[in-house]
This record gives sequence, structure tokens and C-alpha cells, in this order.
Amino acid sequence: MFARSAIPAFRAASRSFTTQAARNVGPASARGYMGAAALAAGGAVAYSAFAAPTVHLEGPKTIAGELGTSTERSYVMIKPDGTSRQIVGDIISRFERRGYMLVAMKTVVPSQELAKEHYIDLAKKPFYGGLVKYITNGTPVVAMVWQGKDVIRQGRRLVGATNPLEANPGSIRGDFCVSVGRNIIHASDSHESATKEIGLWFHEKELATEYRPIAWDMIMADN
Ligand SMILES: Nc1ncnc2c1ncn2[C@@H]1O[C@H](COP(=O)(O)OP(=O)(O)OP(=O)(O)O)[C@@H](O)[C@H]1O
Repeated sequence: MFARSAIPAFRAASRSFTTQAARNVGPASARGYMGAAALAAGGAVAYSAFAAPTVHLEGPKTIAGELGTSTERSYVMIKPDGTSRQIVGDIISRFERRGYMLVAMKTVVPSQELAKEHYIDLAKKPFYGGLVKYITNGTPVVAMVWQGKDVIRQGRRLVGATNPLEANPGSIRGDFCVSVGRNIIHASDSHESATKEIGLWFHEKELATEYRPIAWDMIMADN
């Protein structure tokens, strides 16, 4: 789920976020897109100026790569209950074993503003307040970007249905969760969402897109 309201802020990008940070530093209009990432939790914030916005939000090639190719990227987040239950390694290994490439990862204690922004499309839902409270309970989330062919659709399959009651055994939610309100993980549900969510939680410079895992060509090859 992603926040449409953040789009104009993304386009206003004028600063780079260099340390995973955490303090609410001002109104959205003054922050630029990575300000939301910088608002993540409440620690020290380090910014550095850079020449021009580099985040690509429209067209087939965005910060989420190109859909259907080995450059496709998804935003995946282990929520506070997943971190607290100490199953982070298990979750990461499922994406690794599938063959996907870890492009970025950091722990973040989300601010109210960041959590609200991420879930803004659910703002009218009765559970929205509880959802934001849960995401901002002080326990870190693990924010990640995974890359590889079909990672958005396959990521959703690995994660399983939103309601653990409907999540297949073998999926992350199907193996670890009982309640929809504590379903331990998020994964982007479309290229558009991935573009906006990666842009919300990460600066483009934080993405390590140039390296390749050792078996990458073997895993991504079609023939
Ligand atoms: N009925 C509900 N009661 C409580 N929480 C809910 C309920 N429905 C959804 N949620 C919470 O809101 C999150 C976002 O809901 P959404 O409908 O976007 O599902 P999703 O895309 O599978 O989840 P996510 O965006 O976290 O990956 C869910 O993952 C869950 O944590």
C-alpha cells in the first residue's frame, strides 16, 4: 500500500538522505521526497545536498526498475511484530533462496508521519489508527528492496494473502501469522506502488544495483 499524497514531494527532491534517520524535521513541503525516509525514526539525521532529483517516478523504468525484467524491484518491509519475534533471518532467506537480489536494507523506527504516509490509501479504514500505532510502536521495521524478474508478483506470493487465514501454508504469512492485524510483512503490490514506496523509504543512492549475485545469470535466464 502506498501513499499517493507523497508524489508531489518526491518530485520536489532536492536533498539526499545519507544516514538512515529518524527525526521529524519539518513540513512535507520543505522536505523533498527523501524527507519521508529521513523522518523514519527519531535519531540523528544527516543530509547532503545533491545537484538534481534522480528518482524516476514515471515511465517503464523507475526506481523500481523495469517490470518483467531482471531489474524489477519491490519494497519489502518486515513489520515490528516480525522484528520482535526474531524471524527476520528466516524471512530474508526466503527471498534469497528464491534467487532474488538484495539491493538495500536498513532498520527504521518509523515516525507517525512516515507510517501514515505509507498507509495513506487506507486512511478511511476503521483499522487505520491501530495500524499506524502498531507500525510506530518503537520496534524497528526492516526496510528492504529486492530485485529480480517478477519480484513484485512473486514477492506477494512469498508473503501470502493479507489475512493469514487465507494465506497458503508455505507462504510467510501462512507459516508465521494468525491475525490480519499482525501479519509481519509488507510487499509492494504493483510497479507503481513499488516505485512510490522505494522512493518513500530510500534514497536512490542507497540502492546497490550494480553488483550481481554469483548465480544471477543462471537464476534469471529464460533458456
Ligand atoms: N481488517 C483489518 N484489520 C486490521 N488490520 C488490517 C485489516 N486489513 C488490513 N490490515 C492491515 O493493513 C495492512 C495493509 O492492508 P492492505 O489491504 O494494503 O493489505 P496488503 O497489501 O496485503 O498489506 P501490506 O500493504 O501491509 O503489504 C495489512 O497488511 C494489515 O497489517
